[in-house]
Amino acid sequence: MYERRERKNVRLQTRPRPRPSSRMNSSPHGSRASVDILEELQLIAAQNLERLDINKYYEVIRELGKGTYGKVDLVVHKIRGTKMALKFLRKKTTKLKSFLREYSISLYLSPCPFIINMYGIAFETDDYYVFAQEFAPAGDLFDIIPPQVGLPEAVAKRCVHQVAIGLDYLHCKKLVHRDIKPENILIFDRECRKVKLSDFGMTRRAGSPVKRVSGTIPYTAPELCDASRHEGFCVDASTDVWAFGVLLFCMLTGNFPWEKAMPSDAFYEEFVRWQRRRTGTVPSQWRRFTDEALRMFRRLLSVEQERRCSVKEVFSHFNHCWMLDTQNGNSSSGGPAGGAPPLDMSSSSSEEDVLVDRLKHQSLSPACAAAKGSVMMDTHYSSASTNSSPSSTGSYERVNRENNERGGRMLVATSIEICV
Ligand SMILES: Nc1ncnc2c1ncn2[C@@H]1O[C@H](COP(=O)(O)OP(=O)(O)OP(=O)(O)O)[C@@H](O)[C@H]1O
Repeated sequence: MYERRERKNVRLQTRPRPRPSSRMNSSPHGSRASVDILEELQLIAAQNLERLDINKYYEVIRELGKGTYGKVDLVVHKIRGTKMALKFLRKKTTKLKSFLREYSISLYLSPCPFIINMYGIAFETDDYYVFAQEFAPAGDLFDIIPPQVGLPEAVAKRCVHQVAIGLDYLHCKKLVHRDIKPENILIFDRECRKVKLSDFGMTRRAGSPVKRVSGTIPYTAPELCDASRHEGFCVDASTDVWAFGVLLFCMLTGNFPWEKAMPSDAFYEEFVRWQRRRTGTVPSQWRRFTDEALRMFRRLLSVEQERRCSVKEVFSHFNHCWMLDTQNGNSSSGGPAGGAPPLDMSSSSSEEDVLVDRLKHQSLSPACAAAKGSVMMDTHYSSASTNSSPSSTGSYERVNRENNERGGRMLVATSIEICV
């Protein structure tokens, strides 16, 4: 069961915002500030949101995922025959503003080939707010990580490379994902040749004040786990970098490095002692990595938030081996992803203008999308594909803040399991 308790518990504090106008100014650097375009996209979506009967336009094939706040269904558009993933957010638990924010951010980020693409479709039913996304046929990354084994290094690198580009794109737009985990990385094939970042329900602008979240998951950065902090936080990209570092560990080992990044967690404490160079002994569960990989983890998982590197830094590590053992094809340096330079994914202000203009002139209704014959937003760049291979998870389990608090069945890396 998925649950995003944070949606319930965290509210952005209100502060004066510029009113969206029909023509927004460009920033001094030639690109419109995300604050402007996001407000504008939300406004347009709100004005165009129609109430409709889902069965009129869609045939539901099966459920793809479920959460406390709603579900994701695979559907076929009855007129066009197009397969789509419809994300349903229950009205009882989701404010219209939250829905519009998630929809607008998803749309705004969708030009990046490593972020899930959107159809220009959003509507409401009696019980749900709904928007349409492209369907990822292989599901999410969680399902292909073999428990206590991890993915072959080449596959993991291929995946990491794409996720890093997507995440960097988001950070360049001054947004922070805030829910990086395997369940939010959608895959199009089990070899991870095409991988996309998804679920922008928790995404906020960098610098936004948010209240402390109750509950932690293994991906939660230490500064967010600190229960003694009641004052709230400023949203910062460094928390995504931490989660990204934990994600890398999970992908390569099939285990969590710890249950929570708190002093009470022995695995975490052991890591911190090594990280802060209080001991030269590498913690047992980290001994399977090469020195180069450990250097990368030290930077991504810097306990001090301000010393954490940017997600881009991972690109400089692709040319090196990450795993000491050569089982599972782990000797590869990562195939096509290895050493590839980051792509420049920043979109220009004219591309953003096109996005806004198109939305203004397009109904969000599925009927309209069908009539126009439009499938994706045309502004989407062609999806670049990268390469390679994996399979399913277990010693490590899907987590959300609630089941982690309950103790759950989640396992963390133990020295017995992993010691080499
Ligand atoms: N476009 C898609 N194609 C295929 N599967 C999808 C798609 N979108 C979502 N899913 C599946 O549904 C699950 C839940 O989707 P999503 O993360 O968007 O919902 P959520 O309620 O916000 O979840 P969470 O609370 O875990 O963040 C995903 O983990 C994935 O398995």
